[in-house]
Amino acid sequence: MVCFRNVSKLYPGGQPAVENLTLDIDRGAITVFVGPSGCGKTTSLRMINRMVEPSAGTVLVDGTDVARRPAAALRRTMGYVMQSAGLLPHRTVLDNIATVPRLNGVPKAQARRRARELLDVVGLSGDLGGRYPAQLSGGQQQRVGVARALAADPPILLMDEPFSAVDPVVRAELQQELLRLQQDLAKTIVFVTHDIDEAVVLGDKVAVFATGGRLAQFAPPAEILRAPVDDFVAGFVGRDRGFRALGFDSADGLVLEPARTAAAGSLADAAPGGWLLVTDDAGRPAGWLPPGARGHGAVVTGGSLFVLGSSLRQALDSALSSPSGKGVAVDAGGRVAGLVDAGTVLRLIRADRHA
Ligand SMILES: Nc1ncnc2c1ncn2[C@@H]1O[C@H](COP(=O)(O)OP(=O)(O)OP(=O)(O)O)[C@@H](O)[C@H]1O
Repeated sequence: MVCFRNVSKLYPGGQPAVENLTLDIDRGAITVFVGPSGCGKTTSLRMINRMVEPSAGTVLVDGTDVARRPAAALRRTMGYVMQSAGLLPHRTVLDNIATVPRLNGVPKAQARRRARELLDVVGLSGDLGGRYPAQLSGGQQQRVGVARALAADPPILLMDEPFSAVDPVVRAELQQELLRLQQDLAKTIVFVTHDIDEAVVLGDKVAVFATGGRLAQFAPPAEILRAPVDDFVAGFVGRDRGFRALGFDSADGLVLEPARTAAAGSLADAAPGGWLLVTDDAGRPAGWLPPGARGHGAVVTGGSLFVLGSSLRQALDSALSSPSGKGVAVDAGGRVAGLVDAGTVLRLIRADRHA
């Protein structure tokens, strides 16, 4: 879909911003460009829509050299989302979203109707449509930015650090929202970030750029975590990469232990013994009663939950973070499904490695 062929970029009087980049971006997938500041990620992204022209080499979209297509027409086939959302301050949210369809000749009423639908798609209430960008939070502005980029239904979305100006909680929400959207839309997305964790969460494939505009590694995120090609990538990926790589391992083979549970209302009568898992009326975990303790006041909470069907990372984390030493597995409805032992997880990892 998008191919870089021996592409270099040298800005006047500078070091190479991008050096001999050859890369194929898969259709319908999220490709993340990641790397330290100044390594040529934005320059590479902008060569796709001709905001920057290469000094050498070719960028192809669907087999056609982008240099042979008029820049304005090319850009209308690609949504573009940037860090500051880039909304027009004197236009309402709806009119911001409708901008490109209007440029493409879509009648006003129709463009606004579509803009209203898109607000819903990106998880915003329709009431916000009449507001101006300054009347929105940073996270809401970014969602409007995504809606605007989707408005003309372009096959390609270019996203340049779109979530880096918002706080970590909103950022994680926006990431999950993008993944959810992508399941329905299957756009070809090129996403720039300097955050390796964001790259690993979002990318079907991750391109790690090194200083000097050199592509150091291009691979699925699990491979980047497990097998960084050199010291630069290993250093950039950072600590805990072995643990983080477990996020890509299925926990389906994990055998759960049965949980000894007691409903929160019956704690006064609970039989003493080992740790007792306390549940609410719906069977959801509510905390642990330590051995020998009695009554509600003694319940300790904490510990992450392992949702069935998720990864070995979540399974191991639930065990390691649990007050009792046993992680709590829950079904999709949040009800207790069993307990997870760290040793069991490690044995499964070992067995998988030797399989
Ligand atoms: N318009 C320009 N004129 C001259 N040099 C530029 C221009 N734009 C970028 N550069 C230089 O090219 C190099 C790559 O910049 P680029 O913005 O592509 O990097 P980046 O990886 O996206 O960085 P960041 O994460 O900081 O945004 C940098 O050294 C930068 O200073």
